[in-house]
Amino acid sequence: MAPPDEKTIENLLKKLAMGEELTEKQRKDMKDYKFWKTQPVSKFDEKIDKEGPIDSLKTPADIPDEPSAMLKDFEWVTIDLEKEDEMNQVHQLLHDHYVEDQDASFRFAYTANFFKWALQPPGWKKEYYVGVRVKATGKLVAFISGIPSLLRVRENKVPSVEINFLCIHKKLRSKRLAPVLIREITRRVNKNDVWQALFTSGAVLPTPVSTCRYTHRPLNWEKLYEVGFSSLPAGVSKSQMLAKYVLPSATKTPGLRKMVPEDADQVLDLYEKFQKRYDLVLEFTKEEIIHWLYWSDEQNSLEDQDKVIVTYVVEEDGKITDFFSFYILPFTTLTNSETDQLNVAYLFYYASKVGLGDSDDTKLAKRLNSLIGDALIVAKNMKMDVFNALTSQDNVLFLKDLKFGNGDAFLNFYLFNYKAFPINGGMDNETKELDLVNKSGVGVVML
Ligand SMILES: CCCCCCCCCCCCCC(=O)SCCNC(=O)CCNC(=O)[C@H](O)C(C)(C)COP(=O)(O)OP(=O)(O)OC[C@H]1O[C@@H](n2cnc3c(N)ncnc32)[C@H](O)[C@@H]1OP(=O)(O)O
Repeated sequence: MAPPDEKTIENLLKKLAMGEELTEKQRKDMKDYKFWKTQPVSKFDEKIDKEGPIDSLKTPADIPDEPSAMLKDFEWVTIDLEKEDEMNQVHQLLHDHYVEDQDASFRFAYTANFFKWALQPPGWKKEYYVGVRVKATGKLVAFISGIPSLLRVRENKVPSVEINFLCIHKKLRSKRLAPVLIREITRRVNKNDVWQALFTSGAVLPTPVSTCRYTHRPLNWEKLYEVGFSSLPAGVSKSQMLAKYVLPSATKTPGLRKMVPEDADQVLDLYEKFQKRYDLVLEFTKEEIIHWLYWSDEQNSLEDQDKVIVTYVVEEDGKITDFFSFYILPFTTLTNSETDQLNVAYLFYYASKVGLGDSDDTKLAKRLNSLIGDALIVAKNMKMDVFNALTSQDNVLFLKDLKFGNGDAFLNFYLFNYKAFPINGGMDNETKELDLVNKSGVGVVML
């Protein structure tokens, strides 16, 4: 069986990453952003004198009680994710329409479990799962979601929502439905007296507060090569490539073990201290830390490939000194008649006491190299094929040494109704290479 065209897969991966190559062409003139120019977001090249809300004059009483009119033949719906059939409808919509390759042969292998984890953290609100249905058939054709979060932008705490999973059925594209969905979720959030939001997108909109680059670390190079994700550089043999990416079978950090819920207080304390290194951060409660890093006993007892979130801590004399985590979101490739699953791990949060206080980056770089090196080994032993990471957090300190290769995709971070000075994304905005000097101020990891 011939491997699929490599270009197709490269393009697919960009879409899977929800990132796009950042070119000047993608950036329209401000006047051509017919929707976004009406929204409280910073203009491109706007001189920012002070960080803070853009529009702060409203109260929930100023906000309409009802949604705006929906297109004829369609209706608004609030999705009840507690109901299995409604969860399945969201699952189906995203499965079929979130990634747009022509023949639909490559897809994120989202699971209901992944959505439960991603969309139902402590404090989730039913009204933040907004859908559009065809009146006659009840078919779900559009979705957008929000989860409440407490954001910190530099020294300011900002009650916010994280917006994600905006998706419109392919047949309803380019009909200006996205702005209608965005306005509706804004209305619902505003009704709860929340006025700011964080979101990411590959699309270039006014105006990214930061842009990070995707990087990929092959774990199972042979499989990536077989499905066409990785190519063989000229003059290099397969065995040389295999040797390049070989990993030890056992982790090396003494005291490394799986996180258990009882670790939550110490992990939260370490997370909070470590995230002080960054400017764009999510503040978590203990319940949220358990949700995001451990989630539930059930998911921890699933087969490795069915797990959603994996967290390891390092314990020394009863004290947790470090932790790392990654989430798992596989995708399926339908090549001719065969179905392949690529198991993809995404670096999530980590922290080390080495990074606290006035420790210099040399020590931290060394520690993160062995810690995230162990994360690669854990992931490989769980049969992950590739490990993805952005240039956010302190990742530039270890990406090169651990053989992550630069991807072609970029991810833009946006704040809604909040002006902020730019935040480093761990890459040089001109050359797009890793920025080891300024590193990244982005602590938050968006799914
Ligand atoms: C206080 C609370 C606030 C809460 C809200 C905060 C804001 C949240 C914002 C949402 C965060 C989402 C985070 C994620 O989930 S990012 C993931 C987005 N989803 C996908 O990429 C899945 C596949 N694509 C689709 O389903 C559609 O192509 C989407 C739905 C993306 C656009 O549908 P369609 O292609 O049929 O377009 P249209 O004719 O309806 O509308 C065209 C207008 O929409 C603007 N557009 C296009 N893509 C995006 C995008 N990703 N974010 C924001 N705006 C976007 C575009 O510039 C244009 O406006 P303007 O250029 O004329 O101005």
